[in-house]
Amino acid sequence: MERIVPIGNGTKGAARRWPLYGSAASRAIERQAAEGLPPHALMQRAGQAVARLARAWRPHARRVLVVTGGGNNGGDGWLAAALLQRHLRGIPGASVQVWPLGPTARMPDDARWAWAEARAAGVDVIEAPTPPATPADLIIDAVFGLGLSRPVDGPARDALRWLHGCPVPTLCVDLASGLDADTGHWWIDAPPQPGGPRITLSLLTLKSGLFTGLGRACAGEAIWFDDLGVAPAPQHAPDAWLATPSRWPDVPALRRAHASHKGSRGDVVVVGGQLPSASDGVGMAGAAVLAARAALRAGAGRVYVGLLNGEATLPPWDGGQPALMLRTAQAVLASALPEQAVVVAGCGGGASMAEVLPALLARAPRLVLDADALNALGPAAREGARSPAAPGDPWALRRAAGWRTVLTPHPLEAARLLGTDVAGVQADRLGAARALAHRLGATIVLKGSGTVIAAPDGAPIVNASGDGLLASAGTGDVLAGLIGARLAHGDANDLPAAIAEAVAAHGGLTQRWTGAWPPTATDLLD
Ligand SMILES: NC(=O)C1=CN([C@@H]2O[C@H](COP(=O)(O)OP(=O)(O)OC[C@H]3O[C@@H](n4cnc5c(N)ncnc54)[C@H](OP(=O)(O)O)[C@@H]3O)[C@@H](O)[C@H]2O)[C@@H](O)CC1
Ligand SMILES: Nc1ncnc2c1ncn2[C@@H]1O[C@H](COP(=O)(O)OP(=O)(O)O)[C@@H](O)[C@H]1O
Repeated sequence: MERIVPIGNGTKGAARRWPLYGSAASRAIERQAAEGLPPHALMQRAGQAVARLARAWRPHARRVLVVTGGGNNGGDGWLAAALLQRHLRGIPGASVQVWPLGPTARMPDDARWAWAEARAAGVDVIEAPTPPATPADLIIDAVFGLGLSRPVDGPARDALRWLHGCPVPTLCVDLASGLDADTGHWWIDAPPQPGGPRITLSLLTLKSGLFTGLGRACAGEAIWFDDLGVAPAPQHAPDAWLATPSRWPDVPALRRAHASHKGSRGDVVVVGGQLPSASDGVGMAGAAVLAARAALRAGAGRVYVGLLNGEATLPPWDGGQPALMLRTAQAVLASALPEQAVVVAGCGGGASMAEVLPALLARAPRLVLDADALNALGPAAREGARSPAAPGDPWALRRAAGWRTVLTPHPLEAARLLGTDVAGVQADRLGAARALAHRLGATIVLKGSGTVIAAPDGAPIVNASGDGLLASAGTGDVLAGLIGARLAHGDANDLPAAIAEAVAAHGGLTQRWTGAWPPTATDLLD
């Protein structure tokens, strides 16, 4: 058994590249494993793992409540109840209660066997918890796991709402009940608001839905994994990969590179940051400066900022980071920077972005498109889906030239590009990122909890670092700058993997934050 998140020094196998599977692949792996094992062996291992983690997490818990569903997730719960009952037997005040939510009459074979084990062990089966409000020292949530793929309503929904809001420490078996294993979609109408501490133990496989969408919000403070002694065969291709903790930017390697100079670290130019002198009077130069500062902080050799509509009011320098080279976007376009540097376009670009975007698409072999560059794409990106491509289609030209295009949309920007809404994107983030990657022949970084990095080929990568502290204005600009710096460093043959390093490093910025106040985007770069 290993802790997967939070990622920390003590995490065993932290540098492993974990495969993630959806429900179909998990079931195929389960079927194949079960064929080579004695009856009920997998469920026995699953129940043992649950009971072991329960005891390790809450060693002093005396009153345990196990809430079970009518499938094999419930079966895991029944067996854990049996094992905990045996462990606690004879201890004054100890009790193990099971609250079955699903009908026990129609349980699958494995679960029926586990139910019989629990009854033989003498667990107390209850109809519903009775007040007072804290019915136990520990709850085990074994209602739904892989088997949930439709909305929950009626009494089951009411019970799950109670379960999620309960202040008692809760161990979720496989998945928090209500969460979709494939997508991280939440199948209960009210949003998840866990009332007390909780952790999740994923069994047999790590499910993609644990790490993106509402997965992390529901899973609790830690996600553990027990493979039940099963190694998936090679024919079971992962649906996604969990990003490994980032070692980038590799400061010791930069230190060792005695023969290097600023040119060998690569150049980044940020084009964006509309100044208030624009015709609509909207100024967002700070966003471009943030991206540029992030690129410089991450070790890019030289960083330029091309500000939009800056003829009248271009500031002479950035007082916080004077090493940045400020100029107008027009001056950038008049130079060879679009061809030679990594171009990060769009941060704070406003409506003016549309004026420079065609030139950047046509000229920049390494292009990161963020924020207003994405908004300016809209219909042009949909054109990119056309087959055969229209003459002069910049997307077709970029693909033919083998140029690198990275798009970093948040869910609303992705929804605009896909012609859907935020709920549609969030309901299947892996699918949305893959769809955009295929359409444009580009690498997509779909931001949010569990950022998804998807290329036209291969399984997407899901980032596990970062947390709610990143949900503040400007952190996306910081990410765009970090991706720019990562691409400028070279050695990015595996583009999605290189981008995943930058995304993981970005999330890591909050993990090292110890301040009593939440950080601003600028604080993250200190
Ligand atoms: N077999 C083994 O050895 C191993 C099994 N493992 C464990 O098995 C889990 C998968 O078990 P599973 O396939 O039985 O699915 P599960 O999550 O229990 O859900 C099915 C139940 O939920 C019900 N239900 C569904 N939706 C509903 C809704 N909206 N509203 C109401 N009810 C709804 C559904 O009812 P029905 O649709 O039939 O009416 C059925 O009763 C997996 O996550 C892992 O924990 C692992 O430990 C490995 C070893
Ligand atoms: N809960 C979270 N966990 C991990 N990353 C998060 C979380 N919330 C926000 N982020 C990250 O913060 C950044 C926000 O970017 P974005 O929405 O573009 O903001 P802005 O445009 O203001 O810079 C993204 O990189 C996103 O992935």
